[in-house]
Amino acid sequence: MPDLFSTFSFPSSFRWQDIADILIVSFIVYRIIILIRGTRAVQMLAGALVIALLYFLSTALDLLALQLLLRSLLSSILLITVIIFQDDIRRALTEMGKTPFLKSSNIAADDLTQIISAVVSLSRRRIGALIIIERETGLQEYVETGFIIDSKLLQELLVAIFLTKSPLHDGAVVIKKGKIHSAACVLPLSKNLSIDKRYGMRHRAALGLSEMTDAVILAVSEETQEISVVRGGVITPMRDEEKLETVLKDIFLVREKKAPLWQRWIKKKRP
Ligand SMILES: Nc1ncnc2c1ncn2[C@@H]1O[C@H](COP(=O)(O)OP(=O)(O)OP(=O)(O)O)[C@@H](O)[C@H]1O
Repeated sequence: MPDLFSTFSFPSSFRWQDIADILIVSFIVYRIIILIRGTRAVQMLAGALVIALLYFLSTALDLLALQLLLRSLLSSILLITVIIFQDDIRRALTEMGKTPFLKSSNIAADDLTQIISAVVSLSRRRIGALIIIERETGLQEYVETGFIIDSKLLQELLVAIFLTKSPLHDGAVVIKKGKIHSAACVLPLSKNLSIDKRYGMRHRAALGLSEMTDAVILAVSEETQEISVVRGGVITPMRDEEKLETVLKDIFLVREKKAPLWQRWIKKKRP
């Protein structure tokens, strides 16, 4: 039986680079586990491990036909993985490319108020709507499917776009940098099979975009009047206007940081 571990040898002395190397690899493996946890990638990884194990066994036991079959399967596994997980890989790379320095406060409080008022008004009138608030991930490929508006963010205009008689009511509105950037945009539908059956195409489209980007999407149901905040592959129905306001402010407005204790103490001492 060939020595399977003969290729691995431990260095006689440990260098600081080895420690850094181990830490970096551990961090990458940890991030990959976090990213794939709870997804179908876990089952696929388990399947690939079983194939790899069988391959090692077939090599050890000299089972030539099985070895040949498994080798050809293992050599194309990278390609198969990329094809099956193209959406997940895209999401993971987007996630990695995000800079921790760019805060999500890319929308002013007044603009948020306009959006909330519009969404509440649309819901009261039983008008379906889909409003996307762009964040760090660019949405150009979806914007190109619609019409550029590039206008001031006003609740009246938002409501008017979604009126059934409006030529732009079908599809989604994109809010970008505090402006109504485009309308009638077509979004990718989610392939999630476990989505609640009561949701139709509008919500599937919102979910699809949220799975691929960091955008925050507001969906108003024409049927139930329910307002939902969709992001990160999750649809969260809003109980009432207050809840909607709290959730959106939490996402977009950076709360004022409390001053450190010593600063507050100095302030207090001052006359
Ligand atoms: N891929 C898509 N991209 C953007 N908007 C879409 C897409 N698919 C459907 N829509 C919008 O959703 C509307 C249809 O919604 P549908 O009734 O199927 O969804 P729903 O989730 O059940 O919403 P509602 O509760 O309002 O009925 C379309 O008129 C269109 O405006």
